[in-house]
Amino acid sequence: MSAASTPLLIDGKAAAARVLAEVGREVIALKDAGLAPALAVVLVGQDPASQVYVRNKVLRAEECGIRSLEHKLPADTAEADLLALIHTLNGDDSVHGILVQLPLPGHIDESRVLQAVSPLKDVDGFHAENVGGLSQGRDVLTPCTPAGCLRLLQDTCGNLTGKHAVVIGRSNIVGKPMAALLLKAHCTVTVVHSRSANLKELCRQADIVVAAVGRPRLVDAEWLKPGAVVIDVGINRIEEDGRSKLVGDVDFDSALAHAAAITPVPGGVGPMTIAFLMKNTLAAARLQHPAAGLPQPSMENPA
Ligand SMILES: Nc1nc(=O)c2c([nH]1)NC[C@@H]1CN(c3ccc(C(=O)N[C@@H](CCC(=O)O)C(=O)O)cc3)C=[N+]21
Repeated sequence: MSAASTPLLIDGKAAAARVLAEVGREVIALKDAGLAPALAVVLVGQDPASQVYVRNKVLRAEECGIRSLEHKLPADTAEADLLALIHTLNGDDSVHGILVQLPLPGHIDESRVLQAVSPLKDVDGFHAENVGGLSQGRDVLTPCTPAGCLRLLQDTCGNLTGKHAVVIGRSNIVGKPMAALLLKAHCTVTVVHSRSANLKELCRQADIVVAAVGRPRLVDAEWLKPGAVVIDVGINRIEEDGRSKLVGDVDFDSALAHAAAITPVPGGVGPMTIAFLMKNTLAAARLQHPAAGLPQPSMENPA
């Protein structure tokens, strides 16, 4: 069986451009109110992929009027020195968002570093206070990739209430916060992972599939109920036909046979992740200055 009509290609680049334009307008309003949002990006070491991501983050920030500061530290930076930088940024009133690019070198305790970031400046949403807040369904700074996936799903499906979503993968960065966001949107949520029995059968029951396991082209048409909406979070660099290629966790060409709508890789979730980082930076600036954008006290309207 195949999907009734041609599947919709979910254009992450176009969706990200809409989010960035939205953010850009709000940044202008905030600047008029005397607040210039700023994002600090901290990169430890010289991982080439991380360097590309960080450069893209800085470019997108410029595009929507957010000031960005790059802190590049050598790979052998001591954990204590990284923590000291984070404390300095926490105390710097001109910095509203702090992003520590992952992965960190092996000698640094990742969770200790993420816990050191002030929860109010935690634009990745990785601090335990924000993780806990999300799991309670509160409106807190939320991880960028799952937040971007949710927006793509809402734009594609409208109301998600009652839909069965299967999340493949249980990472702290994508799988777990994705499940929390889908629950908050009133989906029925199943989280499956590499050790699940009947992975394929469970997935075939889904109205919505979010693939975030890091296994190139794991999900094909056989995993999908006809009419399923597929969000591919995977970014896997593979060698094929003698050249290097970027592929997702979904076998795109095969999935087209059953999917009602699907994100490509690249050009799907990736650009939305960066757009939501900008949205979170704006939200963080507002959290730190709750009165910004409100009418200023005046002679006629004293504080
Ligand atoms: N603290 C932290 N926060 C992160 O959000 C974070 C991180 N560390 N470490 C690495 C991952 C990965 N990540 C991506 C963001 C955008 C694209 C993206 O825009 N990709 C383009 C293509 C990029 C290419 O061509 O290589 C696309 O999918 O169209 C990819 C990957 C954020 N991450």
